[in-house]
Amino acid sequence: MQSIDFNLFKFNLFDVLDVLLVALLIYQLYNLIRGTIAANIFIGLAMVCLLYFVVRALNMRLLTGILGNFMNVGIIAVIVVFQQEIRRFLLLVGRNASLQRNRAWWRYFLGKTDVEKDNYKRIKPIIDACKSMKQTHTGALIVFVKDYDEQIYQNSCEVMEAKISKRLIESIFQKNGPLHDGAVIISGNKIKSASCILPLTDNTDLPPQFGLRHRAGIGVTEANDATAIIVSEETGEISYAKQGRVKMNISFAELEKLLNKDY
Ligand SMILES: Nc1ncnc2c1ncn2[C@@H]1O[C@H](COP(=O)(O)OP(=O)(O)OP(=O)(O)O)[C@@H](O)[C@H]1O
Repeated sequence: MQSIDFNLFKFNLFDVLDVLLVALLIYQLYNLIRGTIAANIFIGLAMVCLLYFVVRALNMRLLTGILGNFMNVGIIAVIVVFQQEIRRFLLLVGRNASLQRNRAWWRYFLGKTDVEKDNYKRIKPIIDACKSMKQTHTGALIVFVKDYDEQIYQNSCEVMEAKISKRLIESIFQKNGPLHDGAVIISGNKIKSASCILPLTDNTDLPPQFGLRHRAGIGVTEANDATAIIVSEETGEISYAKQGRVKMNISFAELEKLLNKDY
């Protein structure tokens, strides 16, 4: 009888750490692609891998050869197909490293409540503008970016560099105003630009009532470290997009919480 190799079951602290880190990585990747079109592509790729191992085990040489060639270029295919998700993942890692440090410092110097109070001052005019646009059914798309990349937004936007105020946001989105089409980009304490044309999401699982405004709001958060508020012209409903996913018909209390966390 064959003996069992008990060396297999020996593991040290670093093995445990290794497994935990891989689990964390997989969880983060899952969070990034959950509910997006990338999740379906991921399942497709996993099925092809599984099929490859099955046909190889069954010694089906022709299929093994074909799928084997596919597997050889697999890593390049994965990078090409998931370039947006990889970009978002790296942004997330980078942002968390710097943001956590910043928050910790600010809390240390100012105290938690002061930081939150200060943030509320920035958020209030935006929430007030949304309340008023909801009532009047004024369509709006407000995007928040952590790092404003001029090159991305310069070509398709009107540069503003203006102080955030309720009346300014409302007047930008006034239906007859020259800047009402497109999105407003906010970064830091400034309205950086208005009338921006953004990339549309190609997610096919969105509600049918979502038109171009919603698709642009979701699209910009797929490829960038950005979040977006969408006010529907048709219904007045407020939606909030982050990482390619959208929360529909949120309340103002919820909006305040989300902005406090993300902006
Ligand atoms: N690529 C884009 N980037 C930014 N804004 C866009 C883009 N495409 C369309 N928009 C904005 O969306 C408006 C059209 O919205 P549409 O009615 O298609 O959207 P919707 O998602 O159905 O929203 P609503 O509920 O407000 O009607 C345009 O007037 C323009 O302001």
